[in-house]
Amino acid sequence: MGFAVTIATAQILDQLKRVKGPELIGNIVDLGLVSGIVIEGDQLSFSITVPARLADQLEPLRAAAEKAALASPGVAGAQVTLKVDDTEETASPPPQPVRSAPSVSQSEAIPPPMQKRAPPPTPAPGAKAPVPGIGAIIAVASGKGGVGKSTTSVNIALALQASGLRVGVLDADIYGPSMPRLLGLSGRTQSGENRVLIPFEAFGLKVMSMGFIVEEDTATAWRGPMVMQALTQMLREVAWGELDVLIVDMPPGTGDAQLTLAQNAPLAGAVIVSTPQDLALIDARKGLKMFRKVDVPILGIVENMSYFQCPDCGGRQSVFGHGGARAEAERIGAPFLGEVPLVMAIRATSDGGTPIVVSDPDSEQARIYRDIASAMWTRLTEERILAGGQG
Ligand SMILES: Nc1ncnc2c1ncn2[C@@H]1O[C@H](COP(=O)(O)OP(=O)(O)OP(=O)(O)O)[C@@H](O)[C@H]1O
Repeated sequence: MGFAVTIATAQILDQLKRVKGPELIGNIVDLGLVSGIVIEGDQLSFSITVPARLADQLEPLRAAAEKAALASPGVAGAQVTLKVDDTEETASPPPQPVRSAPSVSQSEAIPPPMQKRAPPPTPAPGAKAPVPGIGAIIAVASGKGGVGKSTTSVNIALALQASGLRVGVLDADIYGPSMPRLLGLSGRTQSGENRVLIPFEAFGLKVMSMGFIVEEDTATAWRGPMVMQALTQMLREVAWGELDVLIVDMPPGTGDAQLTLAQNAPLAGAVIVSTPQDLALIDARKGLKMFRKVDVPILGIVENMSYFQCPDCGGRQSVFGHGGARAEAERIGAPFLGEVPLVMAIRATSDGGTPIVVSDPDSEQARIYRDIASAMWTRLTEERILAGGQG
């Protein structure tokens, strides 16, 4: 028995080495944080010692350790507890007050930029370098146009912002920028010191869009290298200040421009928006493949226009079929982040420049966007904790 347990423990520790430490340095095993391993049959329990000041933010770490433990051969159940280390020096900052959106981490909880993942096929030199001051860059993409990618991007951004994070939005849709309309902004961007562009601000978000740089239609004749140059400038030569997260509203589709962008921006993850129709889902699958090819983690799939909600009776109708994106997410092992109904209020508020998360924060739809943002953020945190786990 003793021999068998020793082998099992070694395998478990091997799995747990994939889990990064609370401050994303080293792993929980080598840092000596795992203790009290008990194996009873196929059930496992152990503790992870964590600093008191971070204790209330480390549920994703606990969950990641549980997931890793369950991947060990023969383990059917795992109970992992966080043990608070009270011996930590008192100079540490006190715990931050809890703000809204329960499982969305607070700005102070944002881990430092993710360790570099395996390099994509041919990134431009220096292209993947982190953008100073920005904690995480997340792409919101769709396989085809018109599925509500921009509407989803802006409402997710506002939901993250409402949870206390510092958020920016980069409208990377060179040919059809939507952010000026969605956020009720107009005008041209100004250059500050060293020709750095000054972002616009709306509802507390920092915003940059091609719509602030050139006249509509000017960019339509642009080809690959010019588009990439403009996008690089909008990403790196903007006075973003300190941001916890930058949401990039990608151009629709999965062509060369999208691939180059996915390959040439230091993305921490991608969210795919799809409607439930088969055709949209086929295109969404192409989007998923594209990000996987360049090693950008998929944070999840959102089904937009999932069902029609009757404004009078509240009844639901599945106009385009329903649940296809969830099934697709399950099929490929990507998280499913949520379903957004087809609701007149979403269209009207977006087109009116006051997205629903800010214009009607108590609505059911605003709650849905907050839940999606929260699930996405939790997934990002887990992804960072497990990052580099294969190596
Ligand atoms: N859940 C929804 N309910 C009602 N209308 C919606 C919903 N989502 C998006 N829309 C509307 O659908 C239209 C297209 O949405 P949006 O511009 O966000 O799509 P997109 O995928 O970004 O499009 P493009 O490919 O042009 O960039 C807009 O008029 C928007 O207001």
